[in-house]
Amino acid sequence: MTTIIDGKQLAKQVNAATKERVTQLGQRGIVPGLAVIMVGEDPASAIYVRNKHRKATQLGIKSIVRELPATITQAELLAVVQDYNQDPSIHGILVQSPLPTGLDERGIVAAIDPAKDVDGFHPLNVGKTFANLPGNYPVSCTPRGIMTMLRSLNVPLKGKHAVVVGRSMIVGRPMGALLLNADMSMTITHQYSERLSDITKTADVLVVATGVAHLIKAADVKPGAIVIDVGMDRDEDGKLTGDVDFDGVFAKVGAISPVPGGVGPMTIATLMQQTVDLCEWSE
Ligand SMILES: NC(=O)C1=CN([C@@H]2O[C@H](COP(=O)(O)OP(=O)(O)OC[C@H]3O[C@@H](n4cnc5c(N)ncnc54)[C@H](OP(=O)(O)O)[C@@H]3O)[C@@H](O)[C@H]2O)C=CC1
Ligand SMILES: Nc1nc(=O)c2c([nH]1)NC[C@@H]1CN(c3ccc(C(=O)N[C@@H](CCC(=O)O)C(=O)O)cc3)C=[N+]21
Repeated sequence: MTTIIDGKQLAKQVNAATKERVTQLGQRGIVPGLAVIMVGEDPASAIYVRNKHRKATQLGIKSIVRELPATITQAELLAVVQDYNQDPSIHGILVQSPLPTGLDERGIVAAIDPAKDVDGFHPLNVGKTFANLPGNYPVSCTPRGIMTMLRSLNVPLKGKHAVVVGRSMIVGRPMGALLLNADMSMTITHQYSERLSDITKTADVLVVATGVAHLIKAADVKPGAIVIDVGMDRDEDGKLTGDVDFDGVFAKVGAISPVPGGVGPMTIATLMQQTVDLCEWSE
């Protein structure tokens, strides 16, 4: 029997806990604040930003969406970030990616106060994650949400082999770090990985984040594996689908997350959770 990892349901549980914490903070007169900065008119980004704003508002988090024109200069965008760095009502700052060409995303992210870096993209927080340092610091929300999904299965991770397909700063790399920090053996693969299928077939936990629709097929997975599909792709009919051939893989694996309704809702729930974390840590 294959388990479908219901990200929507798990996100509800995470959101309920977040809402409870917001209520507790409210009794002390504290309202967590999230600033989402969106530059230009990317339609996909607009949907994600709207979803984040709606969820934050539902949970009692103050959400500011700052929409800026694609013509903004690096210096002007830095000034916006610095304003939110100074604003005591804002605990989390997020710059929606991708930024329009001409803007230096790394420079902007590095200007965010690391204590308000709700995406966990600042080099200081990235470094802490990779070093597995103790203490409180934000971590990239998609991988953190995936760890919550894996833990919800109540199967031991320690000593097992995790394979990550994709090595982006937002998903693949921090995902690898968190799996390693969970005492798994860990392999990160990418476009240039030779015999990719031979590697993915050894994965007890397989996380796929490539943006290539249905890259992973039944022949590429180990029987009984746990498969997490991060992809947000379009199939031939324009329908939202993942990086894993869900129907083909389903019967072979032990557990699999669907698209939609898997990692996506957990990313947003984790973003809300981490906004409240940052608020509490700042007290
Ligand atoms: N649900 C959610 O919350 C989120 C979903 N996403 C989705 O996840 C997917 C990945 O996102 P992101 O990490 O930002 O994407 P990027 O485009 O930044 O990275 C894709 C990675 O996949 C690798 N890759 C591409 N093609 C292949 C291939 N044929 N075989 C092996 N590896 C390959 C690339 O390798 P190389 O480095 O060699 O080029 C790269 O490392 C997208 O569909 C995106 O929309 C992203 C963020 C959050
Ligand atoms: N600074 C920054 N931080 C991000 O976290 C970030 C980003 N930039 N850029 C883009 C990616 C992508 N991302 C998603 C969030 C939610 C869903 C989501 O809710 N997906 C729903 C479906 C949504 C739909 O129907 O289109 C689901 O999978 O069920 C998807 C993708 C966050 N990202």
